[in-house]
Amino acid sequence: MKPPAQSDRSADTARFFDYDGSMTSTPTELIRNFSIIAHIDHGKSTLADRLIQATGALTAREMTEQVLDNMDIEKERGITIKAQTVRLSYPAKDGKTYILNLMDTPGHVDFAYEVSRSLAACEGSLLVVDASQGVEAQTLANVYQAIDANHEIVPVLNKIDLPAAEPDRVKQQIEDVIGLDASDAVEISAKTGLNIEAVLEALVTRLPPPVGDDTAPLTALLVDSWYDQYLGVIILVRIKNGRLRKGMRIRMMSSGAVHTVEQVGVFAPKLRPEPDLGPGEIGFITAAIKTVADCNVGDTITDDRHPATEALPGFKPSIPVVWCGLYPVEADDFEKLRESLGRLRLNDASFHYEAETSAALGFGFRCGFLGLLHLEIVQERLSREFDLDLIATAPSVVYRLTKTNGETMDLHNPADMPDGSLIDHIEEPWIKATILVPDDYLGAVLTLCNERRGHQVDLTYVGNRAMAVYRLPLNEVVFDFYDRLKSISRGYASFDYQMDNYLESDLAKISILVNLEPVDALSFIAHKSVAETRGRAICAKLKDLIPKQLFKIAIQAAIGGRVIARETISALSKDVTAKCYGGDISRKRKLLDKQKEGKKRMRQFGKVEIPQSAFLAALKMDA
Ligand SMILES: Nc1nc2c(ncn2[C@@H]2O[C@H](COP(=O)(O)OP(=O)(O)OP(=O)(O)O)[C@@H](O)[C@H]2O)c(=O)[nH]1
Repeated sequence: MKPPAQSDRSADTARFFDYDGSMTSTPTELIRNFSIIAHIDHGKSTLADRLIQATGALTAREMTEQVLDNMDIEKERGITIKAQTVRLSYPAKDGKTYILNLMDTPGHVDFAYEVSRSLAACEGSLLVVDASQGVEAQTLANVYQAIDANHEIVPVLNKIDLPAAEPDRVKQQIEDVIGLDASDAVEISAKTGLNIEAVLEALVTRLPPPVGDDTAPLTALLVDSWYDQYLGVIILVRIKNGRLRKGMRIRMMSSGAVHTVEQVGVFAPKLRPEPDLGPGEIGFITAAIKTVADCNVGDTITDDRHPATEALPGFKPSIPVVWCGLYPVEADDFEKLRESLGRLRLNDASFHYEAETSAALGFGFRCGFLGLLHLEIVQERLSREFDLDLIATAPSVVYRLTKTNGETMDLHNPADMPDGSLIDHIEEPWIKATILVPDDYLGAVLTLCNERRGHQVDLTYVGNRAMAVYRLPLNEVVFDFYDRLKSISRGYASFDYQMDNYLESDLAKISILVNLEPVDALSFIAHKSVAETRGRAICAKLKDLIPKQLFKIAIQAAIGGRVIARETISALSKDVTAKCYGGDISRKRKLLDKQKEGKKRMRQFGKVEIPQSAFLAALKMDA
C-alpha cells in the first residue's frame, strides 16, 4: 500500500501509517518513560541490565555485563557517567504490549546535571535503594530532583539477597526521611534477577503514560547529543507533541538553524531505524549536523514548515565549578586538542573550554568541570579516546575579585590574579554539604569538616546514621575532600552538595618557583591560614618528582615576594648507561629508549625539566 501524501494525512492515519504503509507508532497509553535513580553503587546499572535481559532486547550472548555503561572508563571504574537510554518492549499481564523507555542516570555528585536532563524526559522514576545500606546522601538529592520534575516514584529495594539486607527497616526509612509511601516497594535482587517481573509490572501499572498531541506542531526536547565516528552528530530527543519524520526539515528553536532529518530511530539497545517518532517517544535523529553550536542540550526542535510558537521549558544551564588548564605535552598537538575538546563537548554539555596561553606551558585551554571526578574523567577520555598526552594545571574554583578601582572580575585561573595592591577584596564560593554517616565515624567527619573551615548548620539522626549539614568553602572540597571522607569513614559516609553563595575571604595566591623561575601552571589560591602548609607540601612533592640534574635546584613557594617554603634538589651527574659497562649494547639501548620516553612527558622550564606527574600531583595534594 502506498503511503498517503503528507498533506492528506489526517491526524489518525498519521499515527498509524508509515511511508511504506506499515503500522509504526505506539499510542501514548502504551508508553512508559522512566529513569532509574539511586545513590552510587546501589545497583542502577545492574537493574537496567536485568530489565533489558528480561524483555529479551538482547540475547544472552549479546548481554555483556552492564550494557549501558558503554564507555571503557565506565566499565573500569564501575560507574555510570553518561545518561543512557534504551527502548524495551514488554508484554504485560493485562495482555497489552508496552514500550518502556529506560533512561539510566549517573549517581555521582558531579553528574547531577545529567540526572536532571534524564528526569525532564520522563514521567516516572524507579528509586533504587540498597536494602543493606539504606537511604544515602544521593538517594535524597536524586529523589528530590525527581519530585521537582513531578515524577511518579516507585521505590525498589535492591540487594535483598544479601544477608545484611533489612528491607523493613529501609522501607521505614524511606517513609520517615523522604516522606514517600514505601508499603508496596518492590523487593528485588538485580544480581540474581529475583522479582524483576514485578518491577516491569509496577512500571506499567503505577507510572502514568506520557501526554502529547499528535496533531499539534512538532515540539521535541533535545535531551543529549554526541558525536559518532560513523554517523556524525547523533541527537537524543523526547517528542512532546507532533511527529518527527525522516526527510523532515527541522528547526532548532534557540539558534534558528535548519536541518533535514536523515535518520530516525530508537535504541533497542542497539540503534534501530524507525520511520518516525510520535508524542511520548524517546529516540534519536541524525541530520548531517556538523557544528556543535547547533545542538544545544535543552533546546526545542520543531518543524520548519509548521513551527511551534513556544519552546519547551528546557534545562537550567550547567555551571562549571572547577577550572584547570589543559595543555598538550607536544606543542604540535594543539590543533588536535582543540578538535578533541570540541567533540568531547558535544558528548558532554556540562564541560566548558576556552583557549588560553601560559608562559610556562604555551598554548592550551582553560576547561571548566562540574567537579574533580568530572575533571579526571575528561582527562582520561582525552588521553584514551583521542590519544593525547596532556598536562593539567592545578584545579581552581571561580573566585570573585573586586579591584581597588571598583571593577569586578571572575577569576578562573590563579595565574591571572592581579597584583595584590590592585585588589580590594576577594570572595570565594561556598557550598551546602549534606553528609550521612554511621554514628561511629561521626567524630572523624566533624573534625574533617572543621579542618576544612566548615560551619555546622544542622546535625540530626536518620535511624542509626547521623546527617550533618555543613557550609564549606568549595575550594576546600574540590581537591580531596571526597576521598578523605571515604577513607575516614571506611567508605560508609555519603556526601552531596549544592552551591550556596560567595563570601569575602582572606585568600592569597601562592606561586611556585623552580630554579627561581615562576611556574605559572603550578600556582594556586588558598586561604592564608593554610597557605604555608600547602606551600610546604607541594615543594616536598616536587622535590620527589623532579629528577635530579647536574646542578642544584631550588623549589620555592612564595606569596608575593615572600618565600614561605623551600626545598632543594641536590646536584647529580648521571649517565643512565654508566652502570652498563661492558658490551651489552641492547641493554644500553633499552635504557636510553626508556629515558627518551620519559622525556616526552616532561616540560622544560629554563634549565629544568618538570615531569607531567608533578603537575598531576598538584591535584592530589592533601594538606
Ligand atoms: N549482592 C548483590 N549485589 C548487587 C545487586 N545489584 C547490584 N549489585 C552489585 O553492586 C555493585 C554496584 O552495582 P551497579 O549496578 O554498578 O551500581 P550503580 O548504582 O549503577 O552505580 P553507578 O553506575 O556507579 O552509579 C556491583 O558490584 C553489583 O554487582 C544485588 O541485587 N545483590
